[in-house]
Amino acid sequence: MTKVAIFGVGLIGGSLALCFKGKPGLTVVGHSNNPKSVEKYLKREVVDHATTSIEEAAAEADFIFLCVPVGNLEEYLHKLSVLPLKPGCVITDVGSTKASVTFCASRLQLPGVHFIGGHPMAGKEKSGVEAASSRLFENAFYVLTPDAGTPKDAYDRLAELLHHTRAHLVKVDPVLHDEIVGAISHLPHIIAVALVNQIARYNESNELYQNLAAGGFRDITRIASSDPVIWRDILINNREVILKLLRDWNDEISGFIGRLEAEDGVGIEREFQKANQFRSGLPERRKGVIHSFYDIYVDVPDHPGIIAQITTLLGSQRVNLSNIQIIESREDVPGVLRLSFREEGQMDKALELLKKDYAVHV
Ligand SMILES: NC(=O)c1ccc[n+]([C@@H]2O[C@H](COP(=O)([O-])OP(=O)(O)OC[C@H]3O[C@@H](n4cnc5c(N)ncnc54)[C@H](O)[C@@H]3O)[C@@H](O)[C@H]2O)c1
Ligand SMILES: O=C(O)C(=O)C[C@]1(C(=O)O)C=C[C@@H](O)C=C1
Repeated sequence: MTKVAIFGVGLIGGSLALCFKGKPGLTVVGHSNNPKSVEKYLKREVVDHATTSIEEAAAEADFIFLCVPVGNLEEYLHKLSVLPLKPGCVITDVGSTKASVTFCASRLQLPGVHFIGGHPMAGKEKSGVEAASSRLFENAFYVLTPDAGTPKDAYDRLAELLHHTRAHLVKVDPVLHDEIVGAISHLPHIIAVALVNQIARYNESNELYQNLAAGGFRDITRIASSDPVIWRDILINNREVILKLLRDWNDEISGFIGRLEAEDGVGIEREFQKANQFRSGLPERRKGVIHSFYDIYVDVPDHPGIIAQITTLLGSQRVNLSNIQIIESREDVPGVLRLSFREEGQMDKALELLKKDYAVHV
């Protein structure tokens, strides 16, 4: 059995656990300092085993995924560096910054084991294992940061394991990663938060701000609801890069102030045209391009009324089903029902509802 240990089974760690759990030859162990979280991981069946002991989680692990906030990654690397790890073990992380953690790993003595930084470019504004999903990484890019000293075999083994995420792996230098991801992820999170807080201040004197806030405001501010601790750590860690980006952002905003002061309509039009052109050149939203439906499969006994029971249950909880198909139904043989959903959230809700009474597979 290949043992995968996951430290921090939250949104990202939990989603990875769901990608690996139940796959032939893999066993997944979750770690948390908190006994209540350990219970929760087991109850939600996200992992095969769970423990509060770092030693137990790491012992004989073939892969260790560090999925804790960026500010705790180095502490975990230090703790692991003094444990007797399995020779050849690959340690990786999922932190949103890569320069500091790869630098720390390169300075530590990790005899016989290999660190390869990682960062799946997929996420949500929600956190915790409750938000985890086996589909989170599908078609997303997954950055890995091997260096010249990384053995090919260690990289290949990690890449093979990560096939289960259905993400596209891409090798990036850690410092370059932080510059680029600072611009396309960290800066937008700051802008969203600043914008929401500005409007919240106006709203204190007139609730019409909140009431009239429509698509535009919602589109640009979804990520303002992201986890404060996760983002505190990311921003502090990547502060040098972000400070430069914020200065450039100030210049962008000053440009708009200048154009408005000068009533420069041509300039404003030009800015919108430039932005429109760049944005339409972005790759299609990757999630959902290949899978326009989210499917689940339910084993159903062959007796009358079963389909009605399932659709009534989903309907009563306002789960929006977009298609239903009986894949197999023979006398005395359990049938398989394929339920399709347009939205991942609807599929997750259906899974929760149905797994109490039926065997459900994704
Ligand atoms: N949220 C995203 O969209 C996203 C995307 C890609 C990568 N990441 C990175 O993934 C990592 C985890 O983020 P997440 O979104 O899954 O967050 P999360 O809050 O859902 O999960 C964090 C996990 O770490 C544990 N944890 C928190 N503080 C800890 C501490 N002091 N010591 C030990 N464990 C602790 C929590 O119990 C939880 O299991 C972060 O490094 C983040 O930068 C996040
Ligand atoms: O979709 C979201 O909610 C995200 O914030 C995901 C997102 C991003 O900014 O794109 C956030 C942090 C990550 O490290 C990677 C992805």
